[in-house]
Amino acid sequence: MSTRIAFLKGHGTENDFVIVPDPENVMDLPPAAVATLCDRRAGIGGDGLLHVVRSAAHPEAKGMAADAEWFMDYRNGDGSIAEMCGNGVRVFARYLQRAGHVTEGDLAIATRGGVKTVHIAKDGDVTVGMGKAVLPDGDVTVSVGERSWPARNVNMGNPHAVAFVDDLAHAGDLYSPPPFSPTAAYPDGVNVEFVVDRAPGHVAMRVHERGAGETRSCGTGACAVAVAAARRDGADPTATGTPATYTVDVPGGTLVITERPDGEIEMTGPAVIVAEGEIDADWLRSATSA
Ligand SMILES: N[C@@H](CCC[C@H](N)C(=O)O)C(=O)O
Repeated sequence: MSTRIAFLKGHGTENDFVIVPDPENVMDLPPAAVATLCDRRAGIGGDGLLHVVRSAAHPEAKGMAADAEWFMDYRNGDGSIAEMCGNGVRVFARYLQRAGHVTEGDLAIATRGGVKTVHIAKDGDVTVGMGKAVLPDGDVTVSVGERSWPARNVNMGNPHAVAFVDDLAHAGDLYSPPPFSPTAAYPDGVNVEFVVDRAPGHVAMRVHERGAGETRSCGTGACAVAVAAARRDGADPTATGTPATYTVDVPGGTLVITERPDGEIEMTGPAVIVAEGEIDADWLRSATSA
């Protein structure tokens, strides 16, 4: 009888994740294993993987263990590592609640982007304090086919290029990463958001995620979009003392983003666990070594 590995599947506005609880960090999860698990035909399927580890048991998170018991070891669907995942951290919190590790209310979760404060509300929505956006200087251009757009460079712990477009269809099929220039702006690649206005304080976006392709939502992307939209609209909460709130429609639902006068950004939306089961360790080993 081969060993079984417990997993769950969850999503936040249809940004979906394979969740692998491994509190003591004993699992070997090389990039090929992550890519196999996230494969939608040969594996379980997901935009990314949430490796659930106690901070004290992970070399990258030991230093945060006093502030946050749990570390979100986030991986993109292609097996690459990313600094932060906004929807992922909300789904991670939902998993901790379901597993009985935490209850409703506030908790802290360690990520590669630092410790994030999460609030699990009675109504089911999960809010995460995403930290402050960094807006590096310099013009960026993204293109799809013959069209190109100026884009705002926004760093939410991970890199984003936000382009305001006339029509979300102009982003095309997004089967491959949209080219950007200058390439030096994003030495490690970038997540690209295409945005249209819906109403004052209300936008809609599509996203091509680094390491995953087009996804139906991206939390850090939605925050980057809200900040870029606010600056475009002449709103800077840190200068005016007035918070800026944007409703951001994504193909998989809606996220609400508020930038506070201290620059801190909060994101609220649903986070759902849809299934749980067991992975055959022999299958994973052979699929990964094939
Ligand atoms: N879907 C995520 C972002 C995941 C990481 C991203 N693909 C990257 O490589 O930076 C989110 O909800 O923020």
